[in-house]
Amino acid sequence: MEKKEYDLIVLGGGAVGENVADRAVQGGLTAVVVEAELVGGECSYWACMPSKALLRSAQVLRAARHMPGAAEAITGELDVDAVLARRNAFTSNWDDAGQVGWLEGAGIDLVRGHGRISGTKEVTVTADDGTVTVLTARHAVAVTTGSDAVIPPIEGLAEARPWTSREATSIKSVPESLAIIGGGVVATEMATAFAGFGTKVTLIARSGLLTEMEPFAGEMVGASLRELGATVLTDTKTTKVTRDGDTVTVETADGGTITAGEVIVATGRSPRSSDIGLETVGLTPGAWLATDDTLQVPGYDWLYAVGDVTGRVLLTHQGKYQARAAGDVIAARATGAVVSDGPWGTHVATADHEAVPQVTFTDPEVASVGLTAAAARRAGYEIRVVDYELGWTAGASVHADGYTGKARMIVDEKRKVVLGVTFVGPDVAELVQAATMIIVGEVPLDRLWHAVPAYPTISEIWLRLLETYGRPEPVRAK
Ligand SMILES: Cc1cc2nc3c(=O)[nH]c(=O)nc-3n(C[C@H](O)[C@H](O)[C@H](O)COP(=O)(O)OP(=O)(O)OC[C@H]3O[C@@H](n4cnc5c(N)ncnc54)[C@H](O)[C@@H]3O)c2cc1C
Ligand SMILES: NC(=O)c1ccc[n+]([C@@H]2O[C@H](COP(=O)([O-])OP(=O)(O)OC[C@H]3O[C@@H](n4cnc5c(N)ncnc54)[C@H](O)[C@@H]3O)[C@@H](O)[C@H]2O)c1
Repeated sequence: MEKKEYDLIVLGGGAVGENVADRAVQGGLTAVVVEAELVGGECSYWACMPSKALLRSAQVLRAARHMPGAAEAITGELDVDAVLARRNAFTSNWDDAGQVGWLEGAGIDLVRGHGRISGTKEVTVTADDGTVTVLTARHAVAVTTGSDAVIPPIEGLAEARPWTSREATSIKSVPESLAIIGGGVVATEMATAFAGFGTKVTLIARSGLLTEMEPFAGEMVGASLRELGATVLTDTKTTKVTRDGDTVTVETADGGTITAGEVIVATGRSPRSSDIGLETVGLTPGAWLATDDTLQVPGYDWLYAVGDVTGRVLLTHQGKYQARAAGDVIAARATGAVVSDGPWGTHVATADHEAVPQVTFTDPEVASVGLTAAAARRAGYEIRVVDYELGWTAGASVHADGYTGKARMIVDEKRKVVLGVTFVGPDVAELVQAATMIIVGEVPLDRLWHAVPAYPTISEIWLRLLETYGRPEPVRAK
């Protein structure tokens, strides 16, 4: 058994863990990352990157098919093997040598194996070959173990060997038919990707699609999935799943039966915290690890949790944002530097609460940030909802013939600032950062009139939203 001591132990080497360690090292600490699988985690190998690579080629082809001049030049069909080869390049063929090299370059040590907290400031790592390493932290342990796909207790589902997002994003060939249980981000993105490959897709959602977003997002994505040839069943409860050889049968509460080659279960995530030794320090295994806004676990001045495992926001960019705050505050507290933990300070993840951007890479894309109308009302804001058709901007009409899209802006009527924005339409992903800046910066609406969008870009939507809201009358000086 080997023993080692570091200022910081990071348990889990996904995107979030890497960033916690990096910031702490930049702040003058020593750090080690413990990783059981691949350095880089879910996002690099089984989530964000491979899923976007699977989606992109068919999206480009569809856009070209709708563009006179380009459409005439298309002479063939989607080359699925080429798409899979490009996906393989994005995942480095599931080899983490590049990310290991990055850790080395950043001055971060790596211990491979399954880590478990074994007491205050202590993590015991068991490698695949049984080698045990006991790590002691001088200052902090950060838990960044991520999340797993949930397999809900639907009769027969677990036995039917369903695909989760892991199998779906790492496919080696494309199934002829596919059932997808779920109506959230993974379900709609995977339905779009596989429909693009020509797979016969049936999506089974127990309520609507993308129900956490503005209602028109799920409606537009559902309509477009149907146009892509998918069957979209909403308000449909899955009651039983059976596998017979190469066929999976999904039964629904309304008496329906769907048969397919494979079934994807995309019904949310659970924290990877059931086997990380939480019980040794009085915490509950299997639960989300609650934190304060500096990502510290309340009651434990040495323990931090960051990224998916906290359940705060299950997105890579937001986890990395938390990681920057956590790594910096661990270093600041360890070295006695000034700690800035008030709202929007250096060492807090304030944006997690009401300023989270997200892009769902369906076709149309859904790009949103901040609060929806429903969430703003729930939070007690007095709001005004401003809607505008994206297709009515000159930029959109040049971008694609028949461009269809919607934008919604939620205004806080008391402060006259923007609380939330949702765009649904082709290629709206890049619009969301401007909205994020406006929300985080709390830019007053009357000042926004001076942020002139270039003509003819889709960003002219900002001017149209402001015009729809109305320009405030100048107040006469007394
Ligand atoms: C299909 C899909 C697509 C997605 N697409 C996007 C997207 O486009 N954009 C976006 O922002 N987010 C996306 N997400 C969400 C994103 O993948 C997660 O938010 C992100 O990966 C979380 O990062 P993390 O570092 O917290 O966890 P992870 O990436 O899961 O990393 C945790 C690491 O800890 C390791 N680990 C766990 N337990 C132990 C242990 N006991 N000992 C040692 N190591 C351990 C794991 O092996 C893993 O490497 C997607 C998710 C899915 C499922
Ligand atoms: N582009 C992106 O940013 C992106 C892409 C994929 C995933 N993600 C992240 O990954 C996380 C996981 O995505 P997800 O789609 O699995 O979760 P989700 O929370 O977005 O959606 C879960 C879906 O499953 C349904 N569901 C839950 N329990 C069910 C049950 N017992 N039976 C039937 N349906 C059930 C819900 O109604 C919902 O439609 C999300 O939080 C998301 O933020 C992000």
